[in-house]
Amino acid sequence: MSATIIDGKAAAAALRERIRLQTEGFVARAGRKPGLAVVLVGEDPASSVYVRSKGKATIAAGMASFEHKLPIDVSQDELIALVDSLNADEAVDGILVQLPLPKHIDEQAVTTRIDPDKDVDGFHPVNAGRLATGLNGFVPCTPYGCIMLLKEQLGDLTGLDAVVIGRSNIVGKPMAQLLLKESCTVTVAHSRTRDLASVVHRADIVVAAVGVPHMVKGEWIKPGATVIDVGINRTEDGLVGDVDFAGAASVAGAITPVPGGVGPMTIAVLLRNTLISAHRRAGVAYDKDAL
Ligand SMILES: Nc1nc2c(c(=O)[nH]1)N[C@@H](CN(C=O)c1ccc(C(=O)N[C@@H](CCC(=O)O)C(=O)O)cc1)CN2
Repeated sequence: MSATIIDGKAAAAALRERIRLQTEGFVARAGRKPGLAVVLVGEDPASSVYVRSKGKATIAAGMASFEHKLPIDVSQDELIALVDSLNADEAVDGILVQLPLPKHIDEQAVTTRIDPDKDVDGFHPVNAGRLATGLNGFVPCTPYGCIMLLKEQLGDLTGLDAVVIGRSNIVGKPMAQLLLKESCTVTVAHSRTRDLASVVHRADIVVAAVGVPHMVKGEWIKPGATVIDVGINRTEDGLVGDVDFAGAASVAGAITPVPGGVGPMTIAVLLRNTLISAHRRAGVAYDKDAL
């Protein structure tokens, strides 16, 4: 194994500490805590763990956490009524509805109901549009976490060839936009891409977000490339990513592990977005460079 293993846990802990310090400053100036409301529908074990972790991290950062747990059979109208009340609640700076939602609820109807200026997940079409056009909005947490790890590892990304595998609205597309913003040459590959191996082999940066265990093979990776594995797949062998880690680590320059890579950044960036929202809503300036 020759690659540097990118430590997402350490990067997330460092970001959370910077957030905690800026939160102290916000509380002193605004006279209130930034508030994050998280909505969980049902009792999916993984979602329950993530929501619990978000609540703990919010409180540890010095923010107010509002948890709303709804039964699995809650109606879409009831869920939307809760979102409306959170939109109107002055103590709430950020709203997040944990995904996935049960099949009888239309995810888009719910995420588009969230006030775009409280949409700390960055899933609302208004925020997707802001990202695509270079306006200030909220950027989805996982892709932003990937960019932070890449910049920490590589510094300036200008001119690098980047391949994003996956075209979802919540990871693949925003990831491609963020890489473009960093002046990378970006290719978005997907299930219909021809000769994926050779597309990946050209890339200085590979971001895998397909949800298929070990799909990206070590021999596809260009020697020295940086590999970011967004996959979190629960298999008989435990939690694995979308990349064949052992194979890729023997040729890559740097690679994120699963677990302990991108995952921990997701919650840290959620706190970052909440803190930014609180500053914007209170009209208080913040230190962009520390976040
Ligand atoms: N509304 C949202 N729903 C979901 C999001 C999201 O960003 N917003 N992302 C995922 C789940 N997620 C946060 O919600 C999340 C996933 C993974 C991790 C993480 O730290 N993973 C660890 C492994 C933990 C484990 O054992 O499962 C790691 O990779 O090291 C944090 C948050 C879907 N839903």
